[in-house]
Amino acid sequence: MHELTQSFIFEAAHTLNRAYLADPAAVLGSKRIHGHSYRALVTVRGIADPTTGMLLDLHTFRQQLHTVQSQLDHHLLDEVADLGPATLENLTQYIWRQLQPTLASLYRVTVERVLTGDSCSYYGT
Ligand SMILES: Nc1nc2c(c(=O)[nH]1)N=C([C@H](O)[C@H](O)COP(=O)(O)OP(=O)(O)OP(=O)(O)O)CN2
Ligand SMILES: [Zn+2]
Repeated sequence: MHELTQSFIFEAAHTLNRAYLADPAAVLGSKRIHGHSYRALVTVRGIADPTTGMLLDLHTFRQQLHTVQSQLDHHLLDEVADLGPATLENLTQYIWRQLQPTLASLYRVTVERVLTGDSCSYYGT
């Protein structure tokens, strides 16, 4: 069994309404429009074709990721349809929904906030 992963970067802004936290500044900060640098890692899983030696051609894989990247990069995520609050959790599920119809062997979507070290993974269920 192989896992093949490709990643892409996107820079985007959002707001987030958070339940009251111990730190009111964090609540206020998230309500204001602010940005993050994100990295998405998409993994497909399966058995490589013995003839081609490939699970999926990387060019094809990258083309499909580019489509999703263009829906998120330099966007105000609050305006992205079908996303909901732009949490890491929702971003992983959004990317999964965009890719699943054409990536039969989709296994995992991870979204990281590069600078803060936060990361979330989604496995489709
Ligand atoms: N489970 C989640 N919690 C939070 C998310 C998320 O995606 N999933 N996102 C946020 C906000 O996007 C926030 O901008 C990032 O949180 P954080 O790095 O904690 O920043 P704070 O505003 O809390 O201030 P720091 O001083 O940097 O901690 C919040 N929660
Ligand atoms: Zn944020």
